[in-house]
Amino acid sequence: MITSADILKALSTVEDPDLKRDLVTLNMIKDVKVEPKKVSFTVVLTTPACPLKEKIRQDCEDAVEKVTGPDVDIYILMTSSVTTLRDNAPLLPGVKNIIAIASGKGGVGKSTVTSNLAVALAQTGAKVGLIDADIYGPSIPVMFNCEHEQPMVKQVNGKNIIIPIEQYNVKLISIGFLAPPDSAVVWRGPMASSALKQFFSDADWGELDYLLIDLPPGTSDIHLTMVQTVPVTGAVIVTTPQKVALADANKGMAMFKQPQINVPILGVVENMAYFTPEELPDNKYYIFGKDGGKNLSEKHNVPFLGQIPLVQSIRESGDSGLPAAMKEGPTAEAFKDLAKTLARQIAIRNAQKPTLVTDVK
Ligand SMILES: Nc1ncnc2c1ncn2[C@@H]1O[C@H](COP(=O)(O)OP(=O)(O)OP(=O)(O)O)[C@@H](O)[C@H]1O
Repeated sequence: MITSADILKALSTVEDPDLKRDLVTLNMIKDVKVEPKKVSFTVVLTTPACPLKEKIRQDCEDAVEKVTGPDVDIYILMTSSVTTLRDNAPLLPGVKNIIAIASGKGGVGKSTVTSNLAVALAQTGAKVGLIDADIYGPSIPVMFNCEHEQPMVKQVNGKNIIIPIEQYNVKLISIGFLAPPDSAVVWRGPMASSALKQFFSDADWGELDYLLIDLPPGTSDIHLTMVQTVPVTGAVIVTTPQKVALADANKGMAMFKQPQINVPILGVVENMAYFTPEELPDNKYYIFGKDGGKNLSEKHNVPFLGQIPLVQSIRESGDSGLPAAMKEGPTAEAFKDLAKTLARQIAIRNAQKPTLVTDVK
């Protein structure tokens, strides 16, 4: 007679190819049921759009069939729960992963990449939040077509709590909401830092799989405030391929490695990697140089997350407030692939620490 223990033993031979450990050790197998002529169980993947889903399912079926033989039906339910390392976070207890999006230079497309990553992650079924902390040019409200909106405030135990605006299934708060769009507010370091702290402590984020933070370009007080206020899962570096941008991206990466910051780098995104005319997508013109971001990631031995081409429609989508990832075609696909690769790197990162938590309540 086959038991649940036999099934778990069989599944402990199946490895998650990314996380390099077996599914039972990773706590990914739930609800094992053994009935006459039927075995069922659930596999809880670590990202909603796991590219290895089909392979893992097949490996599970093969492993279990070796124990049961061919006459037993095997039912496998594939679900997902984004992992976290934060089992004891006093601020933002419902937020599983905080991801900083940074660049060395301004204008390399950091906000464009952040907004598209946010909607592409949300499209996979993940719960996503976005804080626009770019004091020099808070462009997220325009990119999400909500620049004239104001987040509501509610009172909880006598405290004012900001309710993030929700657009395209992303909850967002921007430092731009604190000043009228046409005003020339000069954010002093302490003012900006206290605004960011408020976005963490006095906002109703609820449960999120990923909270993205669009940082100002370069290095600033904001970066320090962020790491001193919340545990950051990792940073994504956005760069364009030319030498002057790479030199600054290099500095940005060095900053995250400093002992007082110490945030792991999840990878590099190469934006404006090549120019492509919309009507001739196979024509690629490397106007800013080729593979600069890729080479940078190799130099620092961090993952390369992907290339985004320079395409007119990406700029138009940003200006019109409907991120390119929400449309169809190769440009949207590039952002969707980027989001999947990032989610995968976050899962890999989380699996490297022993205290993996699969659910936060
Ligand atoms: N891949 C791309 N193709 C076409 N246009 C792009 C692309 N990436 C960004 N842009 C455009 O370049 C401009 C600058 O982008 P964005 O505001 O995202 O940069 P940034 O790095 O966030 O700037 P900063 O942080 O200095 O405010 C925007 O008009 C945006 O639409």
